[in-house]
Amino acid sequence: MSIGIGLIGTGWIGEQHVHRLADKVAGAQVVAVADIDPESAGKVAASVGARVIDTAERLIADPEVEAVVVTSWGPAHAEQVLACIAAGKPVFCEKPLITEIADGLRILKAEQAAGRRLVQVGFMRRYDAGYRQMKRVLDAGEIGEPLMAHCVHRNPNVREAYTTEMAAKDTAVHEVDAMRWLLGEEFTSVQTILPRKTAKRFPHLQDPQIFLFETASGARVDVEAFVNCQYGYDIQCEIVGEEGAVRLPDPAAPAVRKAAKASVEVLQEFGDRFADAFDVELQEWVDRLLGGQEPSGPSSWDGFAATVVVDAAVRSLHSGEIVPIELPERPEFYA
Ligand SMILES: NC(=O)C1=CN([C@@H]2O[C@H](COP(=O)(O)OP(=O)(O)OC[C@H]3O[C@@H](n4cnc5c(N)ncnc54)[C@H](O)[C@@H]3O)[C@@H](O)[C@H]2O)C=CC1
Ligand SMILES: O=C1[C@@H](O)[C@H](O)[C@@H](O)[C@H](O)[C@H]1O
Repeated sequence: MSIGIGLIGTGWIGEQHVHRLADKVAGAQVVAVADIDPESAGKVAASVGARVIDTAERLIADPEVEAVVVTSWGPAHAEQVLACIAAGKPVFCEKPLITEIADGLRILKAEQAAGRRLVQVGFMRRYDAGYRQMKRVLDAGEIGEPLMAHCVHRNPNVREAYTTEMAAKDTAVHEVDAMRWLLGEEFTSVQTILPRKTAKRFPHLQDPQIFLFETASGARVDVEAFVNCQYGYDIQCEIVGEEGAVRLPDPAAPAVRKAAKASVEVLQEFGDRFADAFDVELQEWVDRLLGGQEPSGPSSWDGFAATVVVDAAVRSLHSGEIVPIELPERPEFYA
């Protein structure tokens, strides 16, 4: 048994997900792709024997498409997700679910009106083996009540189109979701701190940035986003509790001892660092759909909440002030 999948947005991650779905995920068949760039869509479709459909709207309506993967640009996500909900089709949407808070409210309303969960958001850290180990330690109460978390998110470099606001919206948004999930509570305030800028990249970019969050229970979470660190793709996380601390393991890699040095390779790409997590994420999504179940991964509420948090971080970036984070009450539907 397999499910027919249509994918919108055949860029960097879209192409990777197409191959993942075609070659690795059991029970998935990529039947169609769409992109505003027909050349890109044609190339990716040909590589897996899928059809090209000229618009996202027509792809969503296509009878062979039973479920949709959205990997287009962030600002296009909301309308595409809303169209999937209107068509009653499950949709896996890469982060961010939304770029405007008002769109998040529309998605929450539409999904609740549909009466079942149709949306999953691509926060893949929840599927990473190391993060899952941390979650088990925390849920078992092994380190007692969490008091602090220290997170590091470093990319070797970014494209010129990357803007200062993207440090929160595109990069630290992963830590925002991971911390909401690991700690099981919401953020209540944020302050964005701007250290000295690296001279190693574009003058337009304020890089690095530090986000200081407070949670509802008073725990503090600091996140360093440094997207031109030069040396590699490096994700670190430590949560400190009343009785101990738990740290995210580095990806397994052999330690080489040579010429009076011991060294371990640092990965260069998020596609490599989280390859297994992306596989597990899409496999679990497909398994749930094939089993006739609603998705169990990050929901519309999680996508909405993460955007509310990073939106506040961007306001703090501009004002320098501590900005309160005001989330509406979580609907029972997303309990
Ligand atoms: N979970 C993760 O770690 C990652 C998530 N992402 C997310 O995936 C999304 C795509 O990122 P990339 O692949 O890096 O971008 P990209 O720019 O390489 O690809 C985006 C593609 O979407 C197409 N597109 C844009 N608007 C469209 C529309 N209205 N209809 C159809 N196609 C449209 C573009 O032509 C392009 O081919 C972003 O939201 C990004 O934040 C990207 C990288 C990693
Ligand atoms: O989602 C991602 C990118 O969009 C973002 O630009 C990078 O900073 C992140 O490391 C990556 O995981």
